[in-house]
Amino acid sequence: MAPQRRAGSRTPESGGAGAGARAEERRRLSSGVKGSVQKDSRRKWLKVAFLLSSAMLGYLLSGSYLLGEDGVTEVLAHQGESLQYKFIEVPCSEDYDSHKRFEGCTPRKCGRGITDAIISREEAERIRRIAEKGLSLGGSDGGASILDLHSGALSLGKHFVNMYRYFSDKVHDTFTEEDFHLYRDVRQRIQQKIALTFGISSSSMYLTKPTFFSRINNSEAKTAHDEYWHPHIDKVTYGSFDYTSLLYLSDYTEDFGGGRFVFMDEGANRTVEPRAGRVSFFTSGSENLHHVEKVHWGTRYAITISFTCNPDHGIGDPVLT
Ligand SMILES: O=C(O)CCC(=O)C(=O)O
Ligand SMILES: [Fe+2]
Repeated sequence: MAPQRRAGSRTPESGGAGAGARAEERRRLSSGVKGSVQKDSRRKWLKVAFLLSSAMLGYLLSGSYLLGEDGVTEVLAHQGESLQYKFIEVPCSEDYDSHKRFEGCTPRKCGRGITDAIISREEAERIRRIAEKGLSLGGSDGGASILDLHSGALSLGKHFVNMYRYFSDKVHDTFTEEDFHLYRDVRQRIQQKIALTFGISSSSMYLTKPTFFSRINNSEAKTAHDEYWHPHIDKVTYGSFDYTSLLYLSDYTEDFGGGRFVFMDEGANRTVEPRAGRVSFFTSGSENLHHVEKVHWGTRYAITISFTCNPDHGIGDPVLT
């Protein structure tokens, strides 16, 4: 068997026809090596491209980004993670211009914040018990019941009643001063967090209505009030809102399915998965168009706590009357 000649191996050079043949062979070998080097590097790049696209696909499917029917869904806060603080700034809409401005309060900086660090899960449970007690007096026939401790509005069948009047004999056995104290304390902490985040003074913002507990299950809607899932802008829906906050009182996937909160941005949905004790807050204009997914099973509890910059639209903390 003839010995294989490696490229670059030295052979004694002698002149004549033999030298020409050797030169030709060298050329052939060298172009063969070049070809295989090119093939190698192409293979390497293909491998890199494959690994990169697999990693990207893995990331997209990991739950932080999901490709849904309506484009990309990004999870801003997973139920299973305890989030110290997250803030995403978005440009303010012009919605605030059509209302009287209150400098030092009306949003100049807009966005969304999420924190699991200001209300403990134990406090959230105590607050949920307040909601359960109140809502056990009434409740909607459809899937969404509300209880407003400020005005007393309580869902009852297909209507609302004023709990403080309708159940005047029961109210004092149902709630305690401690319940109202906790409610006030929690409201204050959320207000301070919002003020700090948006660079305003906490004393320039006022609690406004409606501020209410919600309980949602998968019963079929009986009236328009039960249809909580429609996309909306709080400033348009409620007028006085400048800053909206939500305190979640139960856990997505553990207590209920569906029911995620969704910011509907152009080209992407960004979700907040409810977690007991999680506070999600945002400026109330159309920069924060949102909806709540339908609840498929279980019961979802939350409080919507809203703030205005207009003192004329301010309300006080609820009192046990
Ligand atoms: O409960 C939620 O997650 C959102 C409720 C809401 O959008 C609202 O009260 O305006
Ligand atoms: Fe809303």
